[in-house]
Amino acid sequence: MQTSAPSQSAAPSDLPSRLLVKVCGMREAASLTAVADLEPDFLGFIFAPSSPRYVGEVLTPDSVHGLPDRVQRVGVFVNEATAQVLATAGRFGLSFVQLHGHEAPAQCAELQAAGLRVIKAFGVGEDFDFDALGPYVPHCDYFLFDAQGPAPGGNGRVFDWRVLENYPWPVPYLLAGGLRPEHAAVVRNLQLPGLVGIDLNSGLEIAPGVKDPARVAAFLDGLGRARNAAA
Ligand SMILES: O=C(O)c1ccccc1N[C@@H]1O[C@H](COP(=O)(O)O)[C@@H](O)[C@H]1O
Repeated sequence: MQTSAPSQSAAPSDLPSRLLVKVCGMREAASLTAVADLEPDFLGFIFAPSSPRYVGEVLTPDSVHGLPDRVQRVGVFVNEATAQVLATAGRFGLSFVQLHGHEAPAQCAELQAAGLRVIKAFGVGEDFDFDALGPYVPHCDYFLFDAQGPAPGGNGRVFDWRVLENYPWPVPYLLAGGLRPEHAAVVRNLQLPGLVGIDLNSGLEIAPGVKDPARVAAFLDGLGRARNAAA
């Protein structure tokens, strides 16, 4: 994979034809089941103890193992040691890890070598230096771009997506940060290089970690995405 900035925007040839949807910060069994029925592509579980969405002992590994196979399970970690990430991934049957702190490219490589798929998150401001992502490129399956804020994630802030117009790398990415159903109509028409999906979190909640299935459904409808009629 490319490790220095190309002169023009990358256009990966295997991009999905519709936006992937990740719903993050699941920690309550009832809304987990209801949201899973809406058929997101990914469900995220936060394993950062400082988060109000921290899974802790609230959600059992069995609840996660019981999800339909079509849903990818993503564990979100902030500056966690590789051994602990691997142990949690094994207990909960995670296939992806989202690294939302200051994790180094070498840790991404270790986790990939252990068989996990890696999403590396970055907080984006208007002077974000995309060149700095070069060392991560060979070791990440996706990037995720979030707003900057006081907490590592879950700040409910939207950033200026125009900074992504010059995204230069072949790694596909998810757009995150304060997305709410009102954004769906704009998001579905975004033409940004490398954009393959979105990450929904605090903008769809009744309380931290408790998603409102009606708001998730409203977002999916706004994307024009067909969904399970029984949900
Ligand atoms: O949601 C959290 O509490 C959280 C804590 C620590 C790391 C990441 C976290 N969430 C991620 O933050 C982004 C944006 O969330 P929001 O839409 O602004 O609420 C998203 O990728 C979550 O996965």
